Amino acid sequence: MEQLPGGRRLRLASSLGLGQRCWEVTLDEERGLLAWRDPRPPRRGADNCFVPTSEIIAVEETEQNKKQRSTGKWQKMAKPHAFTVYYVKKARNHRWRCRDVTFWCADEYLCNQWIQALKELLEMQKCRPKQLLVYINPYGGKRQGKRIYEQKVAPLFSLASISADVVVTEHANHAKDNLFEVNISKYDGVVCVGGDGMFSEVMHGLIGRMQKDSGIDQNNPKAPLAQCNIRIGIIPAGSTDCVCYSTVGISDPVTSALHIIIGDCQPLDVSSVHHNNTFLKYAVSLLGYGFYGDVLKDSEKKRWMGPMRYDYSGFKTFLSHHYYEGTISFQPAKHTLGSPRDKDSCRTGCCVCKESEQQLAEQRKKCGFKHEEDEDEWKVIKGKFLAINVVNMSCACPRSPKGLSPAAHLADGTADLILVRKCSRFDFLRYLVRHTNRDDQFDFSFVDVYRVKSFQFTSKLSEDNESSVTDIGKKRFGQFCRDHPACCCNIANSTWNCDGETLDSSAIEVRVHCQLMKLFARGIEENCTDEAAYSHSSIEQLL
Ligand SMILES: Nc1ncnc2c1ncn2[C@@H]1O[C@H](COP(=O)(O)OP(=O)(O)OP(=O)(O)O)[C@@H](O)[C@H]1O
Repeated sequence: MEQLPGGRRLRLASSLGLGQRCWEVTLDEERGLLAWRDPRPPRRGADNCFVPTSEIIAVEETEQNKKQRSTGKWQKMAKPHAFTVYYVKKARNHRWRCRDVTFWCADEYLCNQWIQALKELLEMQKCRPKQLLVYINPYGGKRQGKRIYEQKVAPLFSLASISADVVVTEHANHAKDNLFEVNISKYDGVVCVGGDGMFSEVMHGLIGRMQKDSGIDQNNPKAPLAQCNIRIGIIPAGSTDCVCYSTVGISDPVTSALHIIIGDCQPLDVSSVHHNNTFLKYAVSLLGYGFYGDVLKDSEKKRWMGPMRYDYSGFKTFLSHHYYEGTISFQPAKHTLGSPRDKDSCRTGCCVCKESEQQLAEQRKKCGFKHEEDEDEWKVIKGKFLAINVVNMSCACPRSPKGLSPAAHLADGTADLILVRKCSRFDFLRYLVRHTNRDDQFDFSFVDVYRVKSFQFTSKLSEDNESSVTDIGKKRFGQFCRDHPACCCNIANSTWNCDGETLDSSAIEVRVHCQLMKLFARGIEENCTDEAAYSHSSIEQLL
């Protein structure tokens, strides 16, 4: 072990071969960095590089014969010894790739010393999973789930010495039911290969299992839920991969696999949805009534169209221009520092999420969970709405990279309630278009947005007494109007779109549970030019 001028410990420093030249290679344990530098006087564009040890995927001894055959570079050396380091290379737009670099030297002992030191450092990363349970939906998205896992993900898991028990689902709810039966303590994480629907299924299985094991009744809307500490990894392979996109910054199976391998952890808020003391569902992305509910309901009938069905149903629903009457009650979130109109978004290591979670924990310590629920004020809004959206995260996707609520936080114990009141078709179109450009989608007189911690909705129809004769008339009328897309009068009820699944009830009660679960992700990183960050001038300070 070498000592650096500042008293810093350097685990190893050697001159090793890389390609056809000798490089100064150092392993700085304290800073957690592996660096390699060309010792010749610095030239512009010289390839000086470093990799955080937390982003090293694996280290392997390299067979010299194999390399000799393929490159012929080592022919001059009688008996070279070599090792290969596989690491995360960050490319543009949050895309990660696995890259490798092979160092060689004549001294076998030195080579082994390097391999051992690097392996010891990897062993010390306790957050990395060793045993995973993987569920693959073979029918999600373009039906590529199995191929994506086998060709892109499994080889990386095996490189990182992760063993996986793989279940290819045979029917809907297979993964969810299975999660209630398996010996979950045996696994360091659960991975789902599919879209948002598949993620939702796995999440329901895990959260449900956790509540069952802790003796918590999910039907009680006020019960504090048991946190789910086993992380979920999402390998995107669906038609909609919004949860993956909003928590990683890209829908890319290799990037997601690498986040799983290095053991990233992103806490996530979850909303519970109840009706009349009956548990309906959990939601992590969108709860949408009106426009997004109607799009989903219509698209369900057109599954045969594949991912195209959302475009078709979206257009059709836009033309129908239905609005819905109802009453919304909500408790504003007072514990959080953020607001939905903030210019800053939730990013890796978000301090708004951290501080909000601490505030909530302190409040609960002081006053107790029940007090907080009962005492906080409720605001009530009645009106006619084209869309009511409650989002726990930005809901970004490739088509709308900033999402439905760009400043929503992943783990601050709140949801953003977006109310789009009755307006003209043209105004609604302007609102929708703003999701795809830089303009503020909340800057309209007919749009209101609130940051809330709980929320209730009752449609006018149920308020007016579900059993009355007039209701039956309205229901019929509603059906009539649904069949006439050009008619923009209000129909009886819309349907709630809960993370891409329909809910049976329009009257719902929603509560946000702060950081109820965890993902193998790190939130969206600030978009720096990562390649630059990993090379050139900054290396000078490190060596
Ligand atoms: N083997 C299976 N057969 C049929 N359905 C399944 C199977 N496995 C999972 N499912 C269900 O398929 C639904 C959709 O899956 P997934 O999200 O992976 O695909 P998707 O194409 O993105 O669908 P969506 O856009 O509706 O979310 C999920 O709700 C899941 O419960």
